[in-house]
Amino acid sequence: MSFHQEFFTLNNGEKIPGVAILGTGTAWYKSEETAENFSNTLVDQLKFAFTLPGIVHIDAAECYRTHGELGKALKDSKKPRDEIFITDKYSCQHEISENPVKALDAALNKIGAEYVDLFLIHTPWISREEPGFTLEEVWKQMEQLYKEGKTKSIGVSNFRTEDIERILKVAEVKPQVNQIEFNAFLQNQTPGIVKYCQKNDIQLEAYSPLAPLQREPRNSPELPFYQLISYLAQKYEKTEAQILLRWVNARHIVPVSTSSNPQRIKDAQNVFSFELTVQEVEKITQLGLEHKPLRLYMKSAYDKYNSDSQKA
Ligand SMILES: NC(=O)C1=CN([C@@H]2O[C@H](COP(=O)(O)OP(=O)(O)OC[C@H]3O[C@@H](n4cnc5c(N)ncnc54)[C@H](OP(=O)(O)O)[C@@H]3O)[C@@H](O)[C@H]2O)C=CC1
Repeated sequence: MSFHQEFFTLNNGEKIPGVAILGTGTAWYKSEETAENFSNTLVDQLKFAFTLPGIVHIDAAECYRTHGELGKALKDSKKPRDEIFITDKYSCQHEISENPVKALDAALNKIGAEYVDLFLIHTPWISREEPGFTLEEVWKQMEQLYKEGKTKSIGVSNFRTEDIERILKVAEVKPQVNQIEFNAFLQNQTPGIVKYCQKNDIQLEAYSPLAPLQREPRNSPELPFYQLISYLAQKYEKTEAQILLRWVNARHIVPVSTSSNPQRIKDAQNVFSFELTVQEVEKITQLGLEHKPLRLYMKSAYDKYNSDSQKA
């Protein structure tokens, strides 16, 4: 069967692939970057991803300290740059670079690219005290990078509605994306964020889309949620992971997944060869909402929202 891929159109007209198949964080994350901990395994995974058909969407960030691996894989790959979609993030909370302009310059240098496709502010915890400027000021720097063409789109990550409201008040360029934690067991990272972004034409991306399969021990296969996922996997002859990624996409959200296993990376790029029905999408949503919240990231800041996180 010929390869089929789907995209979402961002509010600036740019297209984003409907799934990101290789995040270079989580398992690949390093707290410091040295010659010794350079990961040839990650280089090989990236090179494998670049052999796949279509536009391959890679998720990176300053604090993952894996730009070197991405740069090596890009250099060794024959895939044209315009068939690779690179997301990167200014990880302000780690204070690696002074500001986003310096962060992106350093990233482009390491990656060996002239631009990234999407550049995000990693977290909203920015103030005059730390790292020394306001959210509004940092957004102006993001806009500068956008106007200079160093990034084709700009956005945020882990932002609450009130954080985005602050940016919208001063924005010449509206954020194109908010990348948040989202899966069937955590359908609002912070109160009302999914509806808010969708109403305001800010594309959502979902990290930890496979959390229901991975992090919660599968000790309750009799739960209706898992029975449904297993039934749909058989019906469509897909893996349970592909069902969950397709569900996130059907909710008009870009899943950001990752794997150390080439077959799984390939499967993630192949989630558009089938379609869930409207009723199936709704059923996964409803059964997911019945589960207690499963939050894996930003817990110290966002656990207080757990009681609101499983509301559609
Ligand atoms: N903006 C932010 O603050 C954050 C962004 N991220 C980004 O999102 C990316 C993905 O996050 P993550 O939470 O890891 O995403 P996922 O929910 O996709 O989980 C990935 C895990 O699922 C496993 N997996 C992959 N495919 C399958 C499959 N077919 N069946 C069963 N298990 C599978 C992988 O294990 P295996 O390797 O064994 O296949 C891996 O450990 C990160 O790498 C990072 O780029 C993540 C966290 C925070």
